[in-house]
Amino acid sequence: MNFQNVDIKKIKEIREHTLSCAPLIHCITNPISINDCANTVLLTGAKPIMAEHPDEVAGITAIAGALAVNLGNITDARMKSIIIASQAAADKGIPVIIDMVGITCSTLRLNYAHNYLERFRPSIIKGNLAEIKALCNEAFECIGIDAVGDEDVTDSDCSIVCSLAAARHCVVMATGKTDIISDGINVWLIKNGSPKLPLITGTGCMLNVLTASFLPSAAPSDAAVTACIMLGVCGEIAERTAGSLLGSYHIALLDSLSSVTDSDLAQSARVIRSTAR
Ligand SMILES: Nc1ncnc2c1ncn2[C@@H]1O[C@H](COP(=O)(O)OP(=O)(O)O)[C@@H](O)[C@H]1O
Ligand SMILES: Cc1ncsc1CCOP(=O)(O)O
Ligand SMILES: [Mg+2]
Repeated sequence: MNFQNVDIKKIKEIREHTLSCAPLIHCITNPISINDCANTVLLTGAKPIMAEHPDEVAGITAIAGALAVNLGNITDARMKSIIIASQAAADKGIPVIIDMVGITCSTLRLNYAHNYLERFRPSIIKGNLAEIKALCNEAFECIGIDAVGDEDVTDSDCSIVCSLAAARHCVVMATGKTDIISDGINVWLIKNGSPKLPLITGTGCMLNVLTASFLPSAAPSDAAVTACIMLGVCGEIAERTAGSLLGSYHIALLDSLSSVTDSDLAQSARVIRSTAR
């Protein structure tokens, strides 16, 4: 398989711009992984705020550089605050990423996701491949919030992701062993990562806020590609440093995210890009 050279100059610029501008990233996310999410934003140089009271989110989103929302462990308060914050983001042209956690196993969340997309146009729709397929009314395999199966992605998977991106005029990220990203025209396959990443809860949520951290500094597709490469390469580095212990792997992942260099990313990125239409 031939991997393309990544545009490391672009990745370097996005990371440096994030570090120097320190944008505020408003995250409305589940409590399971909220601490890892706040730390993930911080280690890019951006500043996290995890506010979710419906009466305060409009004002907080309005001063943020990006909004990251997540349907995991959804509550009444977060269902309301995601709508209010997304309206504030739309009014001010602030980029939004939405992580469709659990729409595979909850009709409440699936209906909410459909209604949300009728009302708002996020910069990025994100989920694991099963969640993206559920959104597209396609057959999927999952156990609760986790996609199952270790097969490689198919052309049909790429078409589903690309069609959703084209239909919703946004970027779509479908994660798994291979991450698929599309803007409706181009498709990027990111083949970095480690089988240990899905064994730590919240790594998908971390990818959501990592991508959001780059949104004030980059086009949505560049933010998505940069974040997937970075989490994937850091997952590989952590596997090498932590051995087989998953608790150590969790910490090693944060360590590698805080120390990975542009040249590590350039050397290890495994990206295939194609144009679908
Ligand atoms: N089998 C795997 N091998 C390598 N990396 C993986 C694997 N499964 C998931 N990942 C990576 O783990 C991160 C979280 O993805 P995923 O587990 O699909 O999300 P979620 O937690 O939302 O279900 C992504 O960076 C993805 O590339
Ligand atoms: C276990 C769990 N339950 C509801 S949200 C959540 C965390 C999901 O995290 P991720 O999808 O990023 O692994
Ligand atoms: Mg997960």
